[in-house]
Amino acid sequence: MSGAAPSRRPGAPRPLVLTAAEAAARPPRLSFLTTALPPGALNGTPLLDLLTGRDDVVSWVHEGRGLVGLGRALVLGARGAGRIEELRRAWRATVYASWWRDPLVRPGTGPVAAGTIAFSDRSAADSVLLVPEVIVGADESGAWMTTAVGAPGGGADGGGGEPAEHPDHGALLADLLEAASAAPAASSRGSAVAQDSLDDASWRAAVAATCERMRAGEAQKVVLARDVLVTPGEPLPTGTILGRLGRTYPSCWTFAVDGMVGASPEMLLRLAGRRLTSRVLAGTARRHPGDTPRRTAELAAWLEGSAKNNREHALARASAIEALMPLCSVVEAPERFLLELPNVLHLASDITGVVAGNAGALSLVGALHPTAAVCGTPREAAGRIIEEVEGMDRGRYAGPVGWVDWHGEGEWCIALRSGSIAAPGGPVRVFGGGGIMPDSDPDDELAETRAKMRPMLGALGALPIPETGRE
Ligand SMILES: C=C(O[C@H]1C=CC=C(C(=O)O)[C@@H]1O)C(=O)O
Repeated sequence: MSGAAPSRRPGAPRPLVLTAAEAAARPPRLSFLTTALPPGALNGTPLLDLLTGRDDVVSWVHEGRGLVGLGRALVLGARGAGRIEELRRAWRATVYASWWRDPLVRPGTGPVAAGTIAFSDRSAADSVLLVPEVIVGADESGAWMTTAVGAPGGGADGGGGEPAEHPDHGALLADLLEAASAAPAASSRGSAVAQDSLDDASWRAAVAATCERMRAGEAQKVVLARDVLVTPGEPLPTGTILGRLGRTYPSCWTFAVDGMVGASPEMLLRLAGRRLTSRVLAGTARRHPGDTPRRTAELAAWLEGSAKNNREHALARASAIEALMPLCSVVEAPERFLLELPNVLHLASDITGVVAGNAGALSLVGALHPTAAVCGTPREAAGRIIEEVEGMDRGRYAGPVGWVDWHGEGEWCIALRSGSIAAPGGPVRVFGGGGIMPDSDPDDELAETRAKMRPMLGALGALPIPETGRE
């Protein structure tokens, strides 16, 4: 599998690593145990702080709530055009073959897999669903822990059926809290930023060439992205990066799965029961550190009145509604609104629907991806131009990232404001992109990608002005 090599705890069992096709044919058997944590069990420790100083981590945290995970009990991988469907089948087969006890039955309790999906059908990066060994979750009703271990007679061979032995959840939580309080502060100094796939001049030229092709009628909108390589001055644990992202961008979804990390503001879909919600973002104004409320209000007025940004948003919104209409009995899309983040303002639309039939979150992700917020309109033409001019494999950037539970519900964002960590503590490939319209200005678009990279650059200590107040 590509992505971060796991740093295994001494004595930890080896994860089962299977292709999705292998797992669907001979499903692995896991044993999952969820227990409620007593009120106050986390001692006020924020979820993300449980990951400080650690590398093989999973995260899905929004406004302090969500899931954090450690280790890997199972890793499923797939590539190519069928990757999402293959992973869906493999997960369903795994759930059928597994045992679990979950007295809570709430979103995120019981068997859960976290996933990161490559943007393109042709990507060399693996799309992955992984089951952490330990998950700590929290919602408005309280906190819980889930552990996953191989079931007796398990592996891909099946057999057995009796519950497996799980670690004591109280002792495990005590260890996690102690390790979190003892984690040393990491330095932010000395990070170096280098160009990766294209230098600035080449990227501006790619934008200009794309505008020409759009003016000649090849597409209406194309989302182009670029990457930079950030080498931290000192090895920076993934969990520490996540803590910084979560503190600075709490309204975003702070995610980490298999070395793909970020703080995304764009919810591709949440499925709870038959109820679906999706947040579409397109159209951006750049904020600057120290902007006054008056300056922010001026920027907001500019963005809401910008013809280019409104056209860009309308195309992204229409592509999501069009993809959802055949899947839902009801789709509602109220007027767009303005979303304010520390680094940018966005035009945003919240779309809700009631899913007809029994499609689960992964099937819906497959139907929606890639939206015009990350690819363009029409989809095929935009995808072709991206491949021809961007000069890189996006890997899992701009792909779906999220989690799915035992009966197919879950939450999936688009992996934006993100970076890819190939080896723990090593360089991070940071991405940023923007919707290009026929009248786009290449300099403005380049500046917009810089603003969108700021969450990751800040968390990696690669901004001139540190964005986080505290480690
Ligand atoms: C492609 C990215 O942003 C998308 C999401 C929101 C606004 C966008 C825009 O205004 O261009 C992009 O469509 C990115 O953050 O890398």
